[in-house]
Amino acid sequence: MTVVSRAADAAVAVKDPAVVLRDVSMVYRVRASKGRGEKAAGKVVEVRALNPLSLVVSHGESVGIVGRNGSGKSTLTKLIAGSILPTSGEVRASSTPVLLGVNAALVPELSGRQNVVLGCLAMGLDEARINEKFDSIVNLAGLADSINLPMRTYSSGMSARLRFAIAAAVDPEILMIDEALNTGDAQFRDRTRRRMDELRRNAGCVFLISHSLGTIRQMTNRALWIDDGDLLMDGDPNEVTAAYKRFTWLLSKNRQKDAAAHRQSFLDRLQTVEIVDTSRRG
Ligand SMILES: Nc1ncnc2c1ncn2[C@@H]1O[C@H](COP(=O)(O)OP(=O)(O)OP(=O)(O)O)[C@@H](O)[C@H]1O
Repeated sequence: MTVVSRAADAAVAVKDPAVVLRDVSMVYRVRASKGRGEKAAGKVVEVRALNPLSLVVSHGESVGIVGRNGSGKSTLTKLIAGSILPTSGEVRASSTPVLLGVNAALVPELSGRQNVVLGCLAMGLDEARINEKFDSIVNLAGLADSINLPMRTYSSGMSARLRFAIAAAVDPEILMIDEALNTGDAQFRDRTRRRMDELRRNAGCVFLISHSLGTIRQMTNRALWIDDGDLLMDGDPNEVTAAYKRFTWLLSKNRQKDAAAHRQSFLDRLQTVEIVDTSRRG
């Protein structure tokens, strides 16, 4: 697929993109729970999580996603991963993305070793490949000493490291990481960055959601700032994290008006992108 992304007058052709979102939006529909005297109880309430956005991500890119709680970051990654369907628009990916979240299912009662095998099987590796990859997974996770202990004895950082190491082992073309790296120590972050660079060099692409702006700056080469369902910025991680940091600082100082003006200035600056899939034309 060749995609042409048009911002204003400039047309940029992206050959063989990894992920394309065209006018994608998400509105959750939830039934409000019954509470005494509440008018909305039992009614279906709409939660607008993501306003329409278009985005093209190429192979070899590592994209950080920042934003306040509830801004729509997880919704965006779930849409890309295909675990939820958009209310409108279209999501296309060059292969099935591997979504690595803090809640990725591993079994607490089983040992780290057994969880490595289970996790790898779940991601489609056969026994021979698991044996081949086993040592590198344990080394990447830095868990050689505790790999035979039940996972319930692991700290949250140790579990997060194991989840990352398992997900990265399948050489996913598109890897999506939701917060999992924040609990890692400096050594782990170093190994993680090397592994993410390897994945990118092998023409994979990585999405990383993190509340740690340092992690975003260190680990990504493009960043998105999402706020209240709006994409506000898409660009250099240093610039994006600086703008976001200023926004949260203004909010923390109760300078709501300045924060709103700061937010609006980025919304105004963002160009509308039109995405055209030229391979679909006759
Ligand atoms: N399954 C769901 N049903 C209803 N509303 C949802 C659901 N998931 C998310 N939302 C709502 O959508 C909005 C965006 O949520 P989302 O989880 O994408 O934000 P986030 O930026 O990932 O937040 P956080 O940083 O807290 O993880 C929020 O208002 C949230 O309450």
